[in-house]
Amino acid sequence: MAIEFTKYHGLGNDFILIDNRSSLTPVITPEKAVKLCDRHFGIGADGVIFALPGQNGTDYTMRIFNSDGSEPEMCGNGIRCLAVFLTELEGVSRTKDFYTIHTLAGTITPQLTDDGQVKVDMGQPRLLAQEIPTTLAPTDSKVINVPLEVADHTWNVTCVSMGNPHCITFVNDVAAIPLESIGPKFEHHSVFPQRTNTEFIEIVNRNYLKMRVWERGAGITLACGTGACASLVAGVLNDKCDRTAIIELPGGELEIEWSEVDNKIYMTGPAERVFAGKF
Ligand SMILES: N[C@@H](CCC[C@H](N)C(=O)O)C(=O)O
Repeated sequence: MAIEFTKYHGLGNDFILIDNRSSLTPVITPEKAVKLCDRHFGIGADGVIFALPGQNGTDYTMRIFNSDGSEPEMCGNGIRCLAVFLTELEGVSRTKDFYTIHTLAGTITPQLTDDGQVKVDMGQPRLLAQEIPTTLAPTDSKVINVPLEVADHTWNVTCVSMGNPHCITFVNDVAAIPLESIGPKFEHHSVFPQRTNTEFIEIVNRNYLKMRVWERGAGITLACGTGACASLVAGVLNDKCDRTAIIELPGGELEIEWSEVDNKIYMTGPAERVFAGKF
């Protein structure tokens, strides 16, 4: 039976979206997702996202398989794409401009803005070593500016969970980082039992940061929404940036705010439909 899909991207972080609203079980396996994500022999994408029925009173559930077939807890660019995909699926029956989405990282709420972007309530960052998870510090301690040996170099890292793990390090020149060779060494480092996403951040000023990312399960991508949120938190914890900043990624810019009022992270950025098809 043919399965319909729609391709979306958020700042070049691209996804195959599948309407899975009739069942809580994804209609394809992780192995099939790996094949579909292949950029030479498949559709090509950083991941496959499923729009499933809501759980625990939410409107919908999001599940995602990375391009290596692993299942992350959350995806920031992906949930913006999912929000726009849901408006496409609902069509004229749509009654509101926000959705509550059940994810493995808790309930996340994307809202469509008047200028065509999506603002997402990403929830609160988790900072304890056991929440990342990492063995870089005692389980109930924060991991802020801690030395980590990778590729014969000591990197001072800060770890933040946005539901999924992030290891952030500040560098002078983000363009000079050999991502392809060192990214996998961070991802598979023994101090990260569930592997990690890794963000390299250059501070331009307190409200403008440049970021490059090596994603767990996907490698180099043009943007990472949860990574941008985690990086802003790391910047604040290290007193390198304010609580609101633009994060410049290879695929474009995200606006990130860490609210002092509710301790939540708000991410605003685009989500664009590319094409639709069947396989
Ligand atoms: N690109 C995503 C993150 C996708 C999940 C990540 N690769 C992981 O395994 O945690 C984003 O925009 O947040």
